[in-house]
Amino acid sequence: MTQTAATAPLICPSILASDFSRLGEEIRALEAAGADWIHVDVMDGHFVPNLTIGPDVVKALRPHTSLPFDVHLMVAPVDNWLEAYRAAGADIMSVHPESGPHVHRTLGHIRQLGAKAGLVFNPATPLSVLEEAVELVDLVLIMSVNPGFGGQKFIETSLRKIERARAILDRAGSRAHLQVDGGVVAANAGACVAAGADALVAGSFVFKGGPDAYAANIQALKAAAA
Ligand SMILES: O=C(CO)[C@@H](O)[C@H](O)COP(=O)(O)O
Ligand SMILES: [Co+2]
Repeated sequence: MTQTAATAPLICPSILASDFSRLGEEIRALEAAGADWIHVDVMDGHFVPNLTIGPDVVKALRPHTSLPFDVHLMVAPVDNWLEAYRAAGADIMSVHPESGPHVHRTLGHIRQLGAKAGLVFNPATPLSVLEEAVELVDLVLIMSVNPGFGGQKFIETSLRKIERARAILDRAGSRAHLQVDGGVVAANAGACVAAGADALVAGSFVFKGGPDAYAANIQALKAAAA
């Protein structure tokens, strides 16, 4: 098993699981609880069967934290939205290869806008695209559920895919982050990190129990992965 990632993973709570009527407060609570990045799931009702957060909401949330906004764009076509999310305060913008015909150009565009560029792999999307674009990515996101909803069960075969992505990054000498998203809980966080991940997205797990439990939940993920 490859194990070159840092042992203390970045914890990236997905605000999809937050109380949308109190989003600003929720983000402040996550920062106080020790979150590293804020994961923002943008769903367009077309690429995935759900509709969530537009750039105006990201802009409204930006003053509530200094943590990086890690924006997961489940949008197709995505190109025309990049400038708006960047202007709204996105620090990382991650796109799926299926989000447009020219993902190489899209990744370059994200970097031109001054953001970090992420490439996202659905459970059935092969990693061959990463081999062709590895020099353009600052983050690789392995989906461990099919995107569109929070609260789904972790697909166990994702662990082998994390290992294979780690091997591609290491072989290329890439320092890109390797992130996992979907069904991440304390019981599988250690396996994700052992497989090579250095950033964990977690929605349901972080938000369960309400704001008083966020710090313990984040700490449980870190401890499980240590
Ligand atoms: O991108 C997605 C879903 O499409 C994720 O970021 C989920 O929102 C994570 O939620 P949990 O599976 O941790 O509840
Ligand atoms: Co996500």
